[in-house]
Amino acid sequence: DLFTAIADLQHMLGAEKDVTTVIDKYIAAERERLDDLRRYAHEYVHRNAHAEAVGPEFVTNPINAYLLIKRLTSEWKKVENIMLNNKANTFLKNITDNRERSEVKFPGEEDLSGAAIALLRLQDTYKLDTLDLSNGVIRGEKVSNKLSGHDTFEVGRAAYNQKDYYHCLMWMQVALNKIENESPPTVEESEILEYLAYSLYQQGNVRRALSLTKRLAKIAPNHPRAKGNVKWYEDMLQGKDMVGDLPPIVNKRVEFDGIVERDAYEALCRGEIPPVEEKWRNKLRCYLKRDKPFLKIAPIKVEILRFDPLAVLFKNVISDSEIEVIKELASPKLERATVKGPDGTLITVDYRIAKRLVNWNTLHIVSPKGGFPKSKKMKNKCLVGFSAWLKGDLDPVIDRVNRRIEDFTGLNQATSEELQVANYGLGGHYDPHFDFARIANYGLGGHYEPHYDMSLRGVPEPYGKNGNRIATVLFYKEEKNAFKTLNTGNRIATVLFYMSQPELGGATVFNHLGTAVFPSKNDALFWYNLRRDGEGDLRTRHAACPVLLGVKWVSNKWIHEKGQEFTRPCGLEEGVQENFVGDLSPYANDP
Ligand SMILES: O=C(O)CCC(=O)C(=O)O
Ligand SMILES: [Fe+2]
Repeated sequence: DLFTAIADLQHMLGAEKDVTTVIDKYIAAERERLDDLRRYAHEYVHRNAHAEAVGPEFVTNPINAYLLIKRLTSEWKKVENIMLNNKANTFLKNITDNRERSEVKFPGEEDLSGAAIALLRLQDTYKLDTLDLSNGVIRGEKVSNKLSGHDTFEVGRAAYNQKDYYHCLMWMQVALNKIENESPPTVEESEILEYLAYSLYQQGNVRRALSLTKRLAKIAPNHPRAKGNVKWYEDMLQGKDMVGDLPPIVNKRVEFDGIVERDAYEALCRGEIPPVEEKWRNKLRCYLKRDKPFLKIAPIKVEILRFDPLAVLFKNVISDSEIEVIKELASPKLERATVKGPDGTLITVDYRIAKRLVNWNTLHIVSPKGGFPKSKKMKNKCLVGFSAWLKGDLDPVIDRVNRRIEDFTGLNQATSEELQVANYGLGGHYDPHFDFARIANYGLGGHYEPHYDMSLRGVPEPYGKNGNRIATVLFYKEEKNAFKTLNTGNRIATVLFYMSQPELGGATVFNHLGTAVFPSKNDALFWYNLRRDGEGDLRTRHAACPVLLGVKWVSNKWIHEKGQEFTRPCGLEEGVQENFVGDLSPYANDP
């Protein structure tokens, strides 16, 4: 299972506190036992001294003889028992039983490597320096304790286990620096050297790998692999390039790790791309939405974030107390997030961060009867977070929020999906995807390689000088099957309530549009997923950036096509776009 829902981490903190109490109790019990033992030892010394003082005739006294023998037999048994009666097992069992009773999920090796991989993801996305990060410094601010040499080494090892030599190299170098200032070192230098050498070799620097392995063989002459590795690297070099300075370390990040949009996506997450395109800058604005009788009294503030396709932020549409209720209702239900499969059933995405390769389109793959295809690609996760679905009748607050959505979007809620609540913890994110249903009937193992549908603002143009692609038609014919059994049509629009404001990171980004929205609590982001002619708007591909610091809570509502025939009438022309939410005429004036 995935490491760390934030809620689990909080339980773990509680459990860690319990552990200290148990350890204290154990120490007290042990102290008592050892005191007992010491008492016996003193008695022995005392009696022995007395016997020695009496001299050799001591044992000629039958009573003394009897007592001596007794001390070395039945009394010795007692000593033996005290020595063997270490209470560790009882205490350990106690801890295990408590854990089981409290149902606190305890992390295992996999959780540790998962947490380490989350650090690496954050490091990449937010361009964090390894030494800074390992010293608990994020963007120049000290946010946590330092990692020790061993802590740092373990992060490198997690990378190594994923064949991620780029990160392994970076973290092992820092681990090596760290242990220089540790006495005693928290991890052996020889352990680090072996990983470091191998990563250097993988990153194309055989000579440095050899040099480090020679150092390893020198400081650990009995190392089981050092000598063999020296020979291995030497054979590889065949005596070539053996003179002169060692080549510099060039540690290049893997060019293609399954994420074509990576650079643009990450730049957006970092907020490096201006939030508004030049051409819209003067046209964007806020307005008060008053297009229903009661909205005349309490209008809703709308901030237009971009046009064509339109994205807006409805301000202050969910209150703090409603947020608290929703979080509370969702918390016990939060589990590995599910995604809606094309037939409307829920599919659990496999979260295991076993690979850094991510199949960006996992969401859109048809799961044949009998479950999700087991090809490697499909096993990669695309959503790291926890989610729960809340029915409208669960609580008056849910019902109220659902009705409010109808008020501010103007869209019929009869065919909407239930409110979904998501909680993103450490490094939690949602890789680029479309909310509308897309690809149908790829069959077993069918997949859709990551690709650009179009190029992005602010990143190199992948299609040269022939202009951008206007649309992708391929893969597009049978997609309407996707929510077929629901009989409500495709997901016409998305409402995303921001229920918290992570301290850093966690933006919602539209990768193809170059639009990034940083969560603002109490507001709701809204966009149409479908064009007015009913086709999926490929420009709406979006993602949730990893949370760098803090927790991100959102809840989203997917609104369907059926029932919107009058609330969002279709436009026959492909390019028809509204200027504001609820713009009924394709050529309407301002609200
Ligand atoms: O959490 C976010 O910012 C985006 C979530 C999202 O895209 C989704 O739930 O479909
Ligand atoms: Fe989405």
